[in-house]
Amino acid sequence: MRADVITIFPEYLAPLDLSLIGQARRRGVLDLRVHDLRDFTHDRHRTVDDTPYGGGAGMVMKPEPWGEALDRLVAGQASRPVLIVPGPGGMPFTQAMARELATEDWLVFGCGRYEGIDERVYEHAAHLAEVRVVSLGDYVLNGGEVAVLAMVEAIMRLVPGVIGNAESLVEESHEGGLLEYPVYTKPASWRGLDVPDVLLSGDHGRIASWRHRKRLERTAARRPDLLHTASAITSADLESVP
Ligand SMILES: COc1cccc(COC(=O)c2cn[nH]c2)c1
Repeated sequence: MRADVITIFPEYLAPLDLSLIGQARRRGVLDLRVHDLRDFTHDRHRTVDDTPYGGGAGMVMKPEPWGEALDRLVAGQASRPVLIVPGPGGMPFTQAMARELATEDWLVFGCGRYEGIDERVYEHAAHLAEVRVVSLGDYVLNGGEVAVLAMVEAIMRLVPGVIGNAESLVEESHEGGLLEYPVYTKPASWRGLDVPDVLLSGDHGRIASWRHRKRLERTAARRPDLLHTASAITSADLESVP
């Protein structure tokens, strides 16, 4: 998997040198490159933004640096990447999207700042890449870098060979559309709180159905919106939760 990140704050992406992602980069499983958008400016102040046409507060990212960055990275290449631009107005980023993006050969992440990127950049980029504006949630960050860190982690941990223990990816939140069940480890009793007996029973059938039940209850309590689309439940399950 190759991934490029275009940003005016390359140092914001330094955490991608750490832990499993960092190891995967050093092992060559992940070819992740960070680019400073200001390297694609030519004025003394390395300007990347300007005032918005039509007035209004704040600044807009100029199209020229983005155009040059995308031309340098993508134009003339044999393959065509998916360009992902995190933004409050994007499509929701979900585990399903992470799984789908983990199968792509090449991702380019564009980190917006200020009030956004000149719209013509998205239009131009559509000739070079599949463009997706993606939202992490209904809130506003100062820029896309934090969102890219989250998306890179969510995607790259699903890329074969990046994370050691593949089966740990199977049972987790949002697999099958349900939230994860509660987990416990030693000691069996802690400050008067005991691990549920079923988990100490060794009866794997009972444990599996207890865990499924807990996922249902937790999803019904915290994310009822997921219940009707979850693939992991039956109509009997739906009847059984409040
Ligand atoms: C594309 O232009 C901009 C402008 C400003 C901030 C950002 C960063 O993204 C978010 O704020 C966000 C992402 N998901 N939820 C919120 C991008």
